[in-house]
Amino acid sequence: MSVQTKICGLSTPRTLDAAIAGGASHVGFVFYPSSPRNVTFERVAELAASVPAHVKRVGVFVDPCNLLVEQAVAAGHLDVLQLHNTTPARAAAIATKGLEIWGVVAVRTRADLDQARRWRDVAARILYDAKTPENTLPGGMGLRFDWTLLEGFSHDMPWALSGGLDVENVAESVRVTGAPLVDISSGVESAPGVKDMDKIAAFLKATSNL
Ligand SMILES: O=C(O)c1ccccc1NCC(=O)[C@H](O)[C@H](O)COP(=O)(O)O
Repeated sequence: MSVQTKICGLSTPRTLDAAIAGGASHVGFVFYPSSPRNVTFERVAELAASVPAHVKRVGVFVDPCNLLVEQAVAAGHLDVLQLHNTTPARAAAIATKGLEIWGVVAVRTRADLDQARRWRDVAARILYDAKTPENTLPGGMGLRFDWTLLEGFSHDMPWALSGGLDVENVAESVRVTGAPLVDISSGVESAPGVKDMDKIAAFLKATSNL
């Protein structure tokens, strides 16, 4: 089976269209005001309306309150909640019927991978992302972790790989880790928060061959 791809941090119709046309399986919208990729409810409603049913809409949150989740789900017709800096217990409390939860495990060392087990009863998928420095965004920083930590790792639930991926390194990342789904944000940008349609197309072409 080919590798699925999530293009994250989309905020304009043209770049969203590039992701869909290129074959993305998932598109991500960030609901976090400190992010250069943050989208308003009005903007996500406009974007979500042009996403076909076979492409899943992922809302990206950082330890969100119930109201933010409710409003984002309603505006963006979200299929998936991707939860950064959120405990599994909190995720269980905000889980909305019918929505997939992705638990984010921030990785720097082998010991960090043990966090995945805590998500077993709550999440449909684990997203392994690079651990970012304190007082920075918890994602979308273009940082990668040591992929060999996942080499031969026994996954007991669906998962995805994220952090510092780009058109040059994605094939190697999949070769090393065996990732079934890859997630990218800054690697398809020309500046923080500015998605580049050509880079999106090139990345999706690269993943379509894996
Ligand atoms: O992208 C953001 O600005 C962001 C802000 C706060 C929490 C998460 C965020 N992004 C999460 C993602 O899903 C990114 O795709 C992932 O971290 C990979 O980013 P990158 O290393 O830039 O490809």
